[in-house]
Amino acid sequence: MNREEALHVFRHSEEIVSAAEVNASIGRMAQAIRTEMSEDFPLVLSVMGGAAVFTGMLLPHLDFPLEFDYIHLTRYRNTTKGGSEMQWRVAPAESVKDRVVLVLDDILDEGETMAAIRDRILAMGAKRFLSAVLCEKLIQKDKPLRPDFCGFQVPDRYVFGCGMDAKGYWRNLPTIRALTDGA
Ligand SMILES: O=P(O)(O)OC[C@H]1O[C@H](OP(=O)(O)OP(=O)(O)O)[C@H](O)[C@@H]1O
Ligand code: HPA
Repeated sequence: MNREEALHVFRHSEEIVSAAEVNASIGRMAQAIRTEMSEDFPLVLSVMGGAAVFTGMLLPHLDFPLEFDYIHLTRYRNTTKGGSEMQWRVAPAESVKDRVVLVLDDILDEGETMAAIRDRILAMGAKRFLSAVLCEKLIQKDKPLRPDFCGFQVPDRYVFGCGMDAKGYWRNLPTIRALTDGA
């Protein structure tokens, strides 16, 4: 990884969602989450590292009692194709038992990552599982689950920014961009 490669990736991409649209969608999602679970004292789990930006933007809107923690698993590493092998780096803590659990992630693409998280959390005895993603990718394939809360949908292209990386770069962007040819 190096700076030149990061700039090459950026040059071969285009903005598809503005920072203002990202902010507005997170505000709307927070309202829906509040309506659904503000009485539940949920355990909110952020999926590192992609959900870091989304989590930081959403949590201050969730102005009701909750507990926060994180988990970490990865399937894409720094590539643009998901591998079948899911690697858990930080598994959910035992405290998920009997809790309403809300999992935050940046993107639901094929849904394999969120399905693996759901299965593990329910197997550990959670009372209820819900997911919130900043965006969902519209793809032709059937998905093992759909998100309970979603900021916006993105086309079937490799997207990055707002926590999502392209080849390991640009998680720090306030906008969402999509790779174009030649990246
Ligand atoms: O719906 P899916 O097709 O399973 O893909 C979605 C997952 O892929 C990305 O994670 P990645 O494995 O790239 O790890 P990262 O969060 O460290 O980027 C993203 O953050 C989601 O967790
Ligand atoms: O389009 C994507 N961009 C970034 N990370 C991802 N993880 C799955 N799909 C994507």
